[in-house]
Amino acid sequence: MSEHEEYDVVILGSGQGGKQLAWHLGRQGKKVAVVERRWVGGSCPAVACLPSKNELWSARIAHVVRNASQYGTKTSGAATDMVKVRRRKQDMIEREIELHLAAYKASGAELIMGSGRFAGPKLLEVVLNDGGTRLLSGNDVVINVGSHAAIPDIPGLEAARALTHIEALELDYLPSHLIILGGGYIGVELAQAYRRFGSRVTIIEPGPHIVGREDLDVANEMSAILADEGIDIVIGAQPTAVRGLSGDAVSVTVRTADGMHTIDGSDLLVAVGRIANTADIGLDKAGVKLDKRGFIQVNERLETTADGVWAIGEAAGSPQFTHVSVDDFRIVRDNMAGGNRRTDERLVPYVMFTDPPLARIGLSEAEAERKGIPVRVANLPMSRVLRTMATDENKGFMKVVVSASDDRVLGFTMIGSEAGEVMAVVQTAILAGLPYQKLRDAVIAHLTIAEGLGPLLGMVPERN
Ligand SMILES: Cc1cc2nc3c(=O)[nH]c(=O)nc-3n(C[C@H](O)[C@H](O)[C@H](O)COP(=O)(O)OP(=O)(O)OC[C@H]3O[C@@H](n4cnc5c(N)ncnc54)[C@H](O)[C@@H]3O)c2cc1C
Ligand SMILES: NC(=O)c1ccc[n+]([C@@H]2O[C@H](COP(=O)([O-])OP(=O)(O)OC[C@H]3O[C@@H](n4cnc5c(N)ncnc54)[C@H](O)[C@@H]3O)[C@@H](O)[C@H]2O)c1
Repeated sequence: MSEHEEYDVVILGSGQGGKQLAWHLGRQGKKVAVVERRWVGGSCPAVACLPSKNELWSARIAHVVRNASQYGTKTSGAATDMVKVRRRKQDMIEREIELHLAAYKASGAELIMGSGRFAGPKLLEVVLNDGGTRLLSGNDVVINVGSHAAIPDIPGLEAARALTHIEALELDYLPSHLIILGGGYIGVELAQAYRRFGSRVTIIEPGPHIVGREDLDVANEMSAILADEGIDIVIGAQPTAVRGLSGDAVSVTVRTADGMHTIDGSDLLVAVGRIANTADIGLDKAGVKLDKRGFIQVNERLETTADGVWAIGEAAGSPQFTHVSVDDFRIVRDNMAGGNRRTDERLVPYVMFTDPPLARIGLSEAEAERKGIPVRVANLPMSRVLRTMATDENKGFMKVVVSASDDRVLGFTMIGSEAGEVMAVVQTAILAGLPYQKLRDAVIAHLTIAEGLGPLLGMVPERN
């Protein structure tokens, strides 16, 4: 074991918030180390957000080319070269790694490639990837170790060597029939991508509908869009057994309300949620407690149960998005400096990058109902947004939830082209506390998608 080295701050895991914190503190002249076992910039640029959006974009191009004749462009069909799709994605990752290494260098923060675990309070032992170990202590320690794909306990699943998102984004062949367990974020995004590349795709979802956290009308619209592209969706289906080998031939038996069914495919992807990377990192030695689901217990200031130890991102149970991990960084940065920023005061938007995308900020209609909040709701089909007359991108709708007792916008959901960008407009109005009429009466440029906000908000029922 090497000598114990002292740092101002040691960060375990180069996650999305942790690396920002390291660069910020490094630039301030603090002695900072980040311990990362595998991905220089954490999972988002290496195996999650950016690589998936990169491949989704390739799939969108295939879709546009396949449908080009609708817009007056003649093509002689579209075929996908998965080797090239993967290469393009890999090139982007390599550029990302260079950018990250340059940011570490410029900030003065030290990146240590190795696996870290607590050896005592605020003391980390690192098994270096290049051999040897180091012992690091920090005045403050920040845990940003992320999560990994959950693999459900289904007979035969382990032996089938199913893909997770990591392997799915590394495929250099096209599965003839990709079966996907889980109709959530990863399942739905990759289902559409692989369908557009040319695979047959089946989603198996045990819940009553896909995109389970959304209102039923939203889920039904997304299902219809996916079904229209030829994706099979089996809902209310609990997988009970898997046989065969992913990449060769694989079959999944499901229990549904009308009995047992078997679905045969070539490849199997598991996307049923995440497990925090908190096992085997010595948290008991550091006095850091976990909650019942295995996430690190933190308060609203992102302090763990151990003095001087903070946690951010997915491992801390924060909503599973990069922008949330980055906001966790801002909270820890300010609280370390004596401030008092909290996680419970923030509004978290998200976008599912299907085509068209699904975006939401604030309350859904069902959440308002569950919480007993009286609301007024308005819907506008995308076919009523003038821009879609020109683009034919007329699938989906906008939906707004407005308080019944005053005129605040409480939530906005949209499936439709540019949904994420339009949502940011509504987010700004919510943050500014604007009555919905201000946005309704704003002059919004013709012929944008955001122009649809005027007619949408014009349909909000009058307050009683
Ligand atoms: C396929 C996919 C697509 C996604 N797309 C989006 C998207 O479009 N938009 C969005 O906002 N979010 C998206 N997400 C979610 C997003 O990737 C995460 O929420 C985000 O990366 C935040 O993670 P984090 O900061 O908690 O940690 P991560 O970014 O996961 O980083 C944790 C790091 O800790 C390292 N680590 C773990 N244990 C140790 C240890 N003991 N020693 C050393 N290092 C360790 C890991 O190797 C990893 O690099 C996606 C996720 C997936 C899986
Ligand atoms: N665009 C984005 O921002 C984006 C993209 C991908 C992932 N993510 C993040 O990553 C997280 C994880 O994604 P995910 O898709 O793994 O999880 P998820 O929670 O979004 O969806 C998991 C789905 O799997 C289903 N399921 C549970 N057990 C199952 C089983 N045994 N068999 C079949 N289905 C089962 C659930 O009912 C649910 O619909 C997301 O919640 C999201 O926060 C974000």
